[in-house]
Amino acid sequence: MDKLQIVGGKRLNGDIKISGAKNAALPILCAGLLTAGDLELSNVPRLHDVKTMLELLEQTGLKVDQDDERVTLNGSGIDKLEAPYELVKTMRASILVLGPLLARFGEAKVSLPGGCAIGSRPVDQHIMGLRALGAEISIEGGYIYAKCKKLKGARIRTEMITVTGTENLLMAATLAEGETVLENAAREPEVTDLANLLVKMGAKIDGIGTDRLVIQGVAELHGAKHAVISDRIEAATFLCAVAATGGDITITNTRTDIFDVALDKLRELGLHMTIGENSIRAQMDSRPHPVSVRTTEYPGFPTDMQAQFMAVNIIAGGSSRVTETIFENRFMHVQEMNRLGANIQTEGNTAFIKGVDRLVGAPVMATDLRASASLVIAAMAAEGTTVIDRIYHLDRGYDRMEAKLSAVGADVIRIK
Ligand SMILES: CC(=O)N[C@H]1[C@@H](OP(=O)(O)OP(=O)(O)OC[C@H]2O[C@@H](n3ccc(=O)[nH]c3=O)[C@H](O)[C@@H]2O)O[C@H](CO)[C@@H](O)[C@@H]1O
Ligand SMILES: C=C(OP(=O)(O)O)C(=O)O
Repeated sequence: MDKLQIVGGKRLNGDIKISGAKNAALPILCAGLLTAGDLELSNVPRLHDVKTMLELLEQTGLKVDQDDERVTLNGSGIDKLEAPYELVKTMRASILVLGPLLARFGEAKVSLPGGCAIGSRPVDQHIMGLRALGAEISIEGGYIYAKCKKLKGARIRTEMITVTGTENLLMAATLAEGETVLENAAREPEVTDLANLLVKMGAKIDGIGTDRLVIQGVAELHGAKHAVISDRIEAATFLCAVAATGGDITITNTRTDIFDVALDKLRELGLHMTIGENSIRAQMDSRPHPVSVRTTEYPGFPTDMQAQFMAVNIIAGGSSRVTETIFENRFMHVQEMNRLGANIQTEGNTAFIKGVDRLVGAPVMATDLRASASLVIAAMAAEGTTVIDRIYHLDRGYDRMEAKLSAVGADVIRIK
């Protein structure tokens, strides 16, 4: 199992190119199931999750041509309407094949994803919505069996805001008969990116970017070209890294209009930022100020940035609190940070942090994707050497993070 070895105390200097967003690329790849035409995608990040998704799609009969960050999909030969447990268990986003397969072929068998390190993460709202569109769904032997003659438009209001739930139902509704209204829809930029692609494919969607999506079903969708939106979570991770280590970096190939409250919070930490059209220059010369955050759905503070901000707060000059409202168990990084000398106590869904003067490197374990990223940041701010075990979590969602960090002066190596 690969590990990362990090020697802390190095300032970061230079440019980092941000990759395409994992959370946009995964649903967008699934949209390839909706058409017999070619879907030509660019800015697709080189991630383990993308590899898993392409494997999953290929075993349905979808044709995949990949050339680095360009992927072309062709769904004219799909003949296996199934997502097996072996692939789904490694990546929850596999559930996103359910809506498209059902809408286009009237049938799908998809393994239930199960929980993961950050929470139980049920998919009851995906199932509720597809049933409202007329699907017959049963669950047996750990699999969701779904079938329908033709999906029919409906008004659907999910009980909570769900990102992949919105995406699954949106994709399904594009090929349903008549009008579907999705209320309480997720407004994350990655949902918007998927919706924009679907429109290029011939879908009729109103209210993109709002919490009420109105879809007029069409008989079929055609191929399209699309560049995946830049990864705001990856960008914020590097901005947190420089806030923790000090230095002067410029992140490129980024979008600056989709950062919700994160940029304000980074400024509060003391990060000086110069915003360009597709870039952000970030300079940090002082100890970070403590910043409290509370995670909520977009445009609020994202749960996927919570751990990375905590990594900066642990060395800040004062106390802060971090409240997690989306997932019930997303503090697995706390104990590992405390092993590095942080002073964090949790009470329910809030972590109380007292900034410390120094962290000292130690062996730690990555437990999930963003927890891993937060440990990389903490390790870069610590004195001495930290070895992070189980970094396969990191590879799921970050495109060669150690290479990008080494190029700007961090001392990070992968140990095989
Ligand atoms: C591939 C992808 O895009 N992943 C993102 C997506 O995950 P994902 O789409 O799985 O997260 P959701 O938005 O669905 O989850 C939000 C909350 O709703 C609950 N819930 C959701 C669906 C459902 O049917 N029933 C239910 O109870 C979940 O357990 C969670 O507590 O959004 C999360 C919240 O921004 C991000 O952290 C993930 O990075
Ligand atoms: C929780 C995340 O991803 P996933 O939904 O793929 O587990 C994440 O990107 O932080």
